[in-house]
Amino acid sequence: MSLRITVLGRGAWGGTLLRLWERQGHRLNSWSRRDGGDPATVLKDCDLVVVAVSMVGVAPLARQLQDDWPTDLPLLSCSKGIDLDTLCTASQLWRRHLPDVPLAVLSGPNLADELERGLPAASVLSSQDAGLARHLQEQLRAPHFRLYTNADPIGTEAAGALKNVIALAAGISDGLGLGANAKASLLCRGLAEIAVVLQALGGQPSTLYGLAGLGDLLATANSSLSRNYRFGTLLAEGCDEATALARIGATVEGTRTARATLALAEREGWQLPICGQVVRLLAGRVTARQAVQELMQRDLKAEAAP
Ligand SMILES: NC(=O)C1=CN([C@@H]2O[C@H](COP(=O)(O)OP(=O)(O)OC[C@H]3O[C@@H](n4cnc5c(N)ncnc54)[C@H](OP(=O)(O)O)[C@@H]3O)[C@@H](O)[C@H]2O)C=CC1
Ligand SMILES: O=C(CO)COP(=O)(O)O
Repeated sequence: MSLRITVLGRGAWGGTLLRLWERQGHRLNSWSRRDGGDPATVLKDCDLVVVAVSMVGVAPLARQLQDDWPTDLPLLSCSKGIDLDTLCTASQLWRRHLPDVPLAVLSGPNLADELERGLPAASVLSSQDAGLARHLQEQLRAPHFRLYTNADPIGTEAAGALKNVIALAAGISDGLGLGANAKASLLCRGLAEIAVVLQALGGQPSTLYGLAGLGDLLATANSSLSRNYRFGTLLAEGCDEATALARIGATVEGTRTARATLALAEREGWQLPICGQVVRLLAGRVTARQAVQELMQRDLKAEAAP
């Protein structure tokens, strides 16, 4: 069965998904901010809306569409991050504006360039509506895009958001030439910080070790295709945030997510030392080397403590 799919956001990820599903025989339509006009016009006559805009675009888009969204039209959210104004994930933002629509999340180790080249990848379709997750799994899979399901959208999104902060830190570590021991230690301690957020937001611990958690962390923290990783290497070279962002020239979700997560941590009393040092570095309060030194000189802890 072919679906009529509308993609909102034709950046790197939206464009890749659009071409992938078009090749699978689905009928695609799209809207992107650069097109101008009213995005509500593309909600008509479709079976699924896939949202692949940057996190910063989710809240305005949700506000714009809330009065025109048909209640039974499913939404698949692909944005990875924590919104700086509301401290919400993308699906939490969509839920505020569209409380009743069928909702699912797509997240996993999915560097757009690799999928575009036809290389194999897997991902997770997550929804509390098991029937919707299974339906989308069946419809949206492709020979080189294997889909799994889970019932933990918040855990899946928390993992997908936070891995960008740790991937950014991994870029700093590699950019400074700190070696394999430092990188492995950083990823392990980073995973512990992701666990704190994921569990506090109500996610399931098993999601941390799945495709959207450890899977995406490994892909993003080890590939120069990742914009967050590359951004980290630029910080290590001494670039400030604005210069590094200009050199990447595309979405780098880790910066706003780091700030939003730290705000959550301060409100809730969580310990997130790596995330904290990333924010201090972005604010120009420490150099990359000082941030590493401060992490190494923290009070000694049991491994289970963050
Ligand atoms: N690239 C990847 O490998 C993957 C990315 N993702 C996630 O997908 C999301 C999009 O990333 P990606 O496509 O790579 O980023 P790009 O920078 O390539 O594109 C950003 C997209 O967001 C849109 N956008 C930005 N701000 C707004 C706004 N205020 N209102 C409406 N639309 C806006 C842009 O519209 P326009 O260009 O028309 O102005 C464009 O469609 C991110 O959350 C990212 O983490 C998830 C998996 C893989
Ligand atoms: O989320 C991604 C891969 O899964 C894309 O990572 P970047 O946004 O760092 O390029």
